[in-house]
Amino acid sequence: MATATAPALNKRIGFLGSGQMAEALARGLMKRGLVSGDRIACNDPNPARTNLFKSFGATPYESNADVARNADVIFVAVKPQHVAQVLSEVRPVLTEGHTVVSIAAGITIDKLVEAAGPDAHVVRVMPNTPCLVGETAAAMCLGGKANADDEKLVRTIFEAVGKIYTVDEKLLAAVTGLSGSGPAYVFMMIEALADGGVRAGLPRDIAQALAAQTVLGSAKMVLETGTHPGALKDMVTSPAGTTIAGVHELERAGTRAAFMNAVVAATDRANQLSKM
Ligand SMILES: NC(=O)C1=CN([C@@H]2O[C@H](COP(=O)(O)OP(=O)(O)OC[C@H]3O[C@@H](n4cnc5c(N)ncnc54)[C@H](O)[C@@H]3O)[C@@H](O)[C@H]2O)C=CC1
Ligand SMILES: O=C(O)[C@@H]1CCC=N1
Repeated sequence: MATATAPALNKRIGFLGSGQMAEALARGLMKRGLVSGDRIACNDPNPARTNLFKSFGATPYESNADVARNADVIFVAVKPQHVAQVLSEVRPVLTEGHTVVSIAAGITIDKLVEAAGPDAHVVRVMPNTPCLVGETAAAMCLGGKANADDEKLVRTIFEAVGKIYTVDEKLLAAVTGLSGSGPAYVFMMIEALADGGVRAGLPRDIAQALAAQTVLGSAKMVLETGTHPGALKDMVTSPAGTTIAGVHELERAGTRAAFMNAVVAATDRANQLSKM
């Protein structure tokens, strides 16, 4: 788990794009004490988004280039199809002191360097929205002129809001399919479990709280005991008991294959985005 508070980072953070993922990251970093709002610069053509960033103390700028002028770490947090454009806007003002961190799904290091220039220190990260609550699962790879200092900096940022692993770039599509998109699968699971509880007679608020806490507790058991999830499942499953009746229904519905297929489909989509 990320530490409750992190030592303040002596860097200014910029966001090119102030959407959902930028917000989750900015708020998560502020909550952990890594940066204060007055060290965050942002740009977005949507005034609702810049006003929201302003409301928590960030400074909106008129252009992406102005964000770069007022930041050391620049998060590229626009949709994949806008990445080349925003990087071309900041390219003229990039210096050796900038670390450019793209979180865009499917946009390769080659494309990032092509757009940002051969001297850019480029890091590609695939995070997920739980960075808002200090529990992101992220992976990164380095490109361009990015060096060990850039890696350390990006690691410091993401370790303040969860966990980050360094992987070969060829694995980032699978990371996207599993943990990048994964919160959506888990939210669907929580919603469905809560619906089941309501169907069985529980009040909605209690059903949702029980469902979410069950996912949290089970995830913690996997992480803290290191025991195989199958063995942990067996510990819950009494002969002729209640759990095996539920497990049998999940197997009948092909739940495991559905989760595997979801990860593979999202991975395939990430690979497709790389080729566009
Ligand atoms: N939402 C998620 O869970 C995750 C998203 N990502 C990646 O993060 C990136 C952003 O995704 P979201 O935050 O979900 O999208 P979003 O649509 O919420 O945010 C993108 C923002 O970029 C702004 N924008 C569009 N053109 C711009 C420009 N020229 N300059 C500055 N801002 C511009 C849009 O107005 C919007 O507010 C995507 O590339 C996505 O692949 C990565 C991991 C998880
Ligand atoms: O759905 C998407 O394309 C983005 C990337 C990973 C999570 N959300």
